Amino acid sequence: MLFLVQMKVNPPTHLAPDEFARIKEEEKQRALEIQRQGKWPHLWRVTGKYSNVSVFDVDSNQELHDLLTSLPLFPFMEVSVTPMNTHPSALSE
Ligand SMILES: O=C(O)C[C@H]1C=CC(=O)O1
Repeated sequence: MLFLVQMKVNPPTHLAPDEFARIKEEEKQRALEIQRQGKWPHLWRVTGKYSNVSVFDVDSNQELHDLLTSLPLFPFMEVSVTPMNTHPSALSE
């Protein structure tokens, strides 16, 4: 199942900068792990914004929820999820 996921990061104001830097490094390692598992095939930075556009390839809504909530930055992100189907006019999936 493919999902378009958009994440907007709202950096916390109550954390010391080095603490937030540590969380961002943990986020990077977790993001790389999920990508290596083949569950996060696309991750793009939105130009000029602290947000991304991603595609997740998962087996269920629950798996997507579990992956997103496992991200260390999850408490500091607004996340939107759009389920996707194959388009009938698409040349390829
Ligand atoms: O920076 C972001 O877009 C938020 C998040 C998503 C992947 C990652 O490493 O951080």
